[in-house]
Order: sequence, then C-alpha cells, then structure tokens
Amino acid sequence: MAGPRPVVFSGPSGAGKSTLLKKLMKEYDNVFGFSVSHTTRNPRPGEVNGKDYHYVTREEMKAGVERGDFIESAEFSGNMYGTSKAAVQKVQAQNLICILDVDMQGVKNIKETDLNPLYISIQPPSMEVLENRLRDRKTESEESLQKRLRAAKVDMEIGKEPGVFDVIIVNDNLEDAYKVLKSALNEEIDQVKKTNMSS
Ligand SMILES: Nc1ncnc2c1ncn2[C@@H]1O[C@H](COP(=O)(O)OP(=O)(O)OP(=O)(O)O)[C@@H](O)[C@H]1O
Ligand SMILES: Nc1nc2c(ncn2[C@@H]2O[C@H](COP(=O)(O)O)[C@@H](O)[C@H]2O)c(=O)[nH]1
Repeated sequence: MAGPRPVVFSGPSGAGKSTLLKKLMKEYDNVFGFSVSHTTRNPRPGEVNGKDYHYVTREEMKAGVERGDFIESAEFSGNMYGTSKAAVQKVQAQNLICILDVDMQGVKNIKETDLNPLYISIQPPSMEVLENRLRDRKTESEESLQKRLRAAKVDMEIGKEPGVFDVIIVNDNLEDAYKVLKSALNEEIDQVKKTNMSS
C-alpha cells in the first residue's frame, strides 16, 4: 500500500492510547488520519459511528472477514474488532500517516502483512493505575473490566519482549508521555508536512 509509513498503537485497555491519539490528531490534523476499525461492541456515550468505530453486528463482521475485507481481526473482551483494507486505504489515499489502534493480536497479525508500520506501545505506570483509570472511565461492567485487566497482564509481558515494539511509552504524566510520542514521530511528521505542502 502506498503513502507514508503507518503507525500502529497498542497497549493495555485503559493505558491512554485514545487520549494520546486524539491529542496528536488535534494538533496535526493534516498529517495523521485514523484508521476507523469495525467492532461488534456497543457505542459508548459520545462515540460516533464511522468516526470512532464502524459499529456492526457479529454476523456482519464475520461476513466481512470471510469476504477478505479485513487486514486483521481479533476477539477482545467478548467482542470482535478489525481493521478493514478500506479504512487504511482511505487514509493513505490522502497521503496522511495512517494510525491504527489495535490489541496485541492485531499487532501479531499485522506483522504478517506487508503494511510495514512503526509499532508503538503505550503502557500504564502500573496495574493499579490502569485499574483506577478503567474504573474512573466508567465504560466497563465489572465482568468486562476483569477481562480487560487479565488481557492487560498478558499484553504487558509480551510488550516487554525485544523486537515486538519499536517504541515503548509509559503514560504516567500525560504531557510528558505526549512529548515523548511527538519526538518519536518527529521525522515522519516533518516528512509529511513537507510533501503535502509542496503538492
Ligand atoms: N496520563 C494520564 N493520567 C491520568 N489519566 C489518564 C492519562 N491518560 C489517560 N487517562 C484517562 O484514563 C482513561 C483511559 O484512557 P483511554 O481511554 O485513552 O485508554 P485506551 O488505552 O484508549 O483504552 P481502550 O484500549 O480501552 O480504548 C481515560 O478516562 C483517560 O481520560
Ligand atoms: N485487533 C484489533 N484491535 C482493536 C481494533 N480496534 C480497537 N482495538 C483494540 O480493542 C481494545 C478495546 O477497545 P475499546 O474501544 O473497546 O476499549 C483496545 O485494546 C484496542 O486497541 C482493531 O481494529 N483490531
């Protein structure tokens, strides 16, 4: 696929991926484009269909996977999630850096494709902080919260293995983490700004 090198964000649910990504996309709206995933989970208050996710039924999602519409798909905390080829192509056609937010299965599956992204892991400072953030967000039932915490433990172990991620950012203080994120993407940002200004 053409265009600037995509960036894959992963890390435990509640680590702060969406918070950091939204900040980045607000500051650089003409540099980054979000790959809008499909999911079978219900929208949270304030989430918009087609912007945060494409909300679909399990039947629709399975049919799309069978048709080969998806680069990758995964089951996470009782729901299906997936990155469609169309979502990535839409961003790349605008010559923007395509941002993907995926779980660890997504990372593994994307590594088997020719997407060749930069892999960034967003980590919480501790499991305690992660649990507090997820509880304070008030989006999960107790069952879903426990599933996410169990997945987080596994993710945090895999994430430490050498070679899985190019950059690991511990999101303790938000502004500090954001600065580290921007400096990790500095070269790509400059490159896209230059290319898009001269075209
Ligand atoms: N550095 C931070 N300090 C304190 N709170 C934070 C920080 N970063 C994010 N949060 C808060 O923690 C909660 C989880 O953040 P966020 O929703 O961005 O996580 P996420 O990794 O995108 O989770 P998910 O994978 O479930 O979508 C949010 O309520 C957010 O406001
Ligand atoms: N493998 C994929 N994982 C995805 C995708 N879109 C989101 N996610 C991951 O799911 C969990 C939960 O997200 P939430 O919005 O329900 O809190 C989180 O870790 C995301 O990174 C996807 O397309 N593929």
